[in-house]
Amino acid sequence: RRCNLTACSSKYVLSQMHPMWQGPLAVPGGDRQSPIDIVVRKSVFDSKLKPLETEYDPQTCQQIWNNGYSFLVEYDDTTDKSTLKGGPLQDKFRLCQFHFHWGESNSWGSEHTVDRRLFPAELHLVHWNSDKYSLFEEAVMEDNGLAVIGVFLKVGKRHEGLQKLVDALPAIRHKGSVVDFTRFDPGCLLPTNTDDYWTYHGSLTTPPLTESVTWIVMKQHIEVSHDQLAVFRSLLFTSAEEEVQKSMVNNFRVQQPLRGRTVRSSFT
Ligand SMILES: CCc1c(F)c(F)c(S(N)(=O)=O)c(F)c1F
Ligand SMILES: [Zn+2]
Repeated sequence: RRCNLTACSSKYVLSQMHPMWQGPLAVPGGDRQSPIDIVVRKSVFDSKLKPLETEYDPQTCQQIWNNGYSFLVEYDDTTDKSTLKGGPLQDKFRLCQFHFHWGESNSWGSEHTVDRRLFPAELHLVHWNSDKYSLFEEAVMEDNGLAVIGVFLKVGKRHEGLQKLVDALPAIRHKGSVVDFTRFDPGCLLPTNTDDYWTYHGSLTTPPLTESVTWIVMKQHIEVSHDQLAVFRSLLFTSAEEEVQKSMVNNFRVQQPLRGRTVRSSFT
């Protein structure tokens, strides 16, 4: 089903939501939507941008589950044990989950692009502002509520740290499946260089698409093997009860208009 385009006022922008997501057609405000294409030569170097400071405690890792459009690894965010600060951020942010977006082939799958270059997949580490809010649900509604680190994945050598996660996927093939998943350090999924990144103000890329995200997109990608990525594609959008099983692929949103925003870079 294609999203039927309706006339929209300047206040609303139609988001070309992927047909599978029954999310809202138009998003209130809609002038800072994500993902975007990062045009490198139009990004502006900002010397005030600091290095990222991540402190992740593997003991806060709790479970891995299939929510019907990606798989999420969830962390205990009731204390400041796994945190992100520095970079473009003024406050301290708590890690609540990470997940991925990927394609049906290695030719596409990422949400952000760099000079229109697509990657086969993209990792998102989702954090919320625990200096200003007490729950993720509160923070997700506020301008400076969330900070998401985006890391591009390329197909190459096998990622040893990712394998523990890949091995858990067959147990959560269907929508709604949850299994315990502990002692996983998400820091092992970050590239070696976390000083070089682009940052801009955007939104969730899935419903409710709220415009509450400070995006931090890493310049350096990580490598995973073809076989590891193939296991992502063995997941299903559908629950065990549904007759027709649909493989979980192409769970990305299309790039959104920049609407005059500036993308800053922490490097020249
Ligand atoms: C509502 C939970 C949630 C997501 F499902 C999600 F996909 C993203 S995303 N792709 O923008 O990183 C979030 F930031 C997020 F907070
Ligand atoms: Zn995401």
